[in-house]
Amino acid sequence: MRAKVETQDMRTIQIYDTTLRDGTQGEGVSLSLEDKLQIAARLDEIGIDFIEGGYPLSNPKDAEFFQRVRAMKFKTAKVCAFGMTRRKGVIAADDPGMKALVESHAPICTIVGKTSDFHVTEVLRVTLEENLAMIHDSIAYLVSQGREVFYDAEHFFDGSAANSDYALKTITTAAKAGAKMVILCDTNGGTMPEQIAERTRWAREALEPLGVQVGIHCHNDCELAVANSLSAVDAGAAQVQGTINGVGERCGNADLISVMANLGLKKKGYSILGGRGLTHLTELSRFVYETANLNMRSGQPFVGQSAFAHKGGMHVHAITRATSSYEHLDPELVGNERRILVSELSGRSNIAALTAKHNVSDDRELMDRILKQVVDLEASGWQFEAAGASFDLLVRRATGNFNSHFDRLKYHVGVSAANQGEPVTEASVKLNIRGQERYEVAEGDGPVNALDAALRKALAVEYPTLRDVQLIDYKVRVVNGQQGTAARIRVIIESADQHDVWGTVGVSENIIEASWLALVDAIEYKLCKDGVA
Ligand SMILES: CC(=O)SCCNC(=O)CCNC(=O)[C@H](O)C(C)(C)COP(=O)(O)OP(=O)(O)OC[C@H]1O[C@@H](n2cnc3c(N)ncnc32)[C@H](O)[C@@H]1OP(=O)(O)O
Ligand SMILES: CC(=O)C(=O)O
Repeated sequence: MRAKVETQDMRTIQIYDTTLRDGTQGEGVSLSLEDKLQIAARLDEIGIDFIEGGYPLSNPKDAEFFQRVRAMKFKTAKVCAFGMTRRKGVIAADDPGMKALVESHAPICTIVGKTSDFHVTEVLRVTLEENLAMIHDSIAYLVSQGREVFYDAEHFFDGSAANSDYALKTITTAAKAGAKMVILCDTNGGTMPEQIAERTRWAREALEPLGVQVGIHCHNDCELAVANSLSAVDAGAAQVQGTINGVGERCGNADLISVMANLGLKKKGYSILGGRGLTHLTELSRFVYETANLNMRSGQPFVGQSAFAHKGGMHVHAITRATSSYEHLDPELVGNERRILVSELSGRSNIAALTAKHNVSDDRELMDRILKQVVDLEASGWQFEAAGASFDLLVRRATGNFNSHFDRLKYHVGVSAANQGEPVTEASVKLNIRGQERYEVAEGDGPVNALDAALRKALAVEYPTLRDVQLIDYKVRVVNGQQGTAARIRVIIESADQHDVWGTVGVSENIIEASWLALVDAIEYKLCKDGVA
């Protein structure tokens, strides 16, 4: 699929990011001040229109964000500070939340107010009239202080289903008080796409005569936040609020990555991000995961590692003829890449695609032999999907292009613990390296760490580039556990140097031996890729 061509009759949709506010309301999501500033800079780089930096009344870190962000020069993004309507019974100018918003110096203040009569009387415990006054006074005060105001109509869809007259009064009050945009919030995330469309149209028609547009803010409790956001856009919403990777309160917010990819590449008639930025979506998604110290979702649409990964033999066969056969768009359009996986579900095409760099893909007999080896090994617990480096070595061995750089003579691993003390792990290895015997001992945090340290100590004199290698991940899984004590252990190790990350696998009934096999492959692969003879 080619990138969409911009035309004059396209409707521009504003993208409003609340990763730094609603995103941090997600369980396990916490960002330092520096993290927030760095994410804000990245959001601006891709062309996001609005960045909600936080809730200045809530905590000193958020208040400081607004002071620090003033020194940053953004290309497109405008910074928004979040707060709620004034408290009951106080005048807006005296309300601590209003003061915090004004002191944030943010050019835009986004304030949340109650739309649902149930929330007004049962949660806030004020009269319906007082809530309308709270909405009016707060917006009018912020406008009088020179701020642009976005009004988040909390529980808009539930509130307008229960009492549409009152819901309408709240949003028209906001519009008349000077709000630039009224954002319809599916706060509990329980609304269906057709209701979102119908209510958005209804609100848009009510606010249009007042010169105010509507936006949409959806939560993902029914796994519909992205679909609901798109549905609202079709019904006339001019702004979509959401977070990068969909982080946020409970099940999260609308994932802006998918919202932007769909609006920018799939749906017709919409323009976002000034027509740029989409090729950086994968990079942005991974940067946010990394900064927030969260695990990536491999199957995340558009930007996940598996979003364009092909495993089934029939799929790979078709992909080699026409990529569109099993891809809805070109991964490069969102900055992602196509991957071919190898496994027991592979056919000759997977092997041919993965061995292309070895220049052996025309050899059908060799392809079949490699495929059989993969299928047999996977039947006994090996797995090559996450161990591309072990597969590469398997191909080198099958094609006669592999000479080991060392041979094991023996290893030993011991763990000792004194009465009250921490256990101490020590490993020793004896290797034959190009005809010379070498024996080394090392301590480590655990058996695998000690074994890795001893192995690399023994090899580093002959192969100094191994000092650059780091073991970055270690996964253990029991396979064919039904065989009781004969259960096998599969170890997957991820290693890295300054340039690459690679995965290796080892399988044995013994966890140390399985780890050894994966460690040896990690080192052999590094030496092969560096061209060490
Ligand atoms: C839908 C959303 O995501 S809205 C954003 C939600 N985000 C957060 O809550 C994170 C940041 N929040 C905070 O740091 C704190 O909750 C604060 C600083 C805002 C308030 O803290 P506290 O004063 O200790 O109040 P607490 O959090 O216990 O309760 C909320 C108070 O705000 C009131 N309130 C809630 N919504 C509104 C509103 N829209 N307008 C005015 N008052 C409101 C409640 O009635 C309650 O006051 P009460 O105890 O006098 O009845
Ligand atoms: C404003 C907001 O975060 C919500 O209603 O979900």
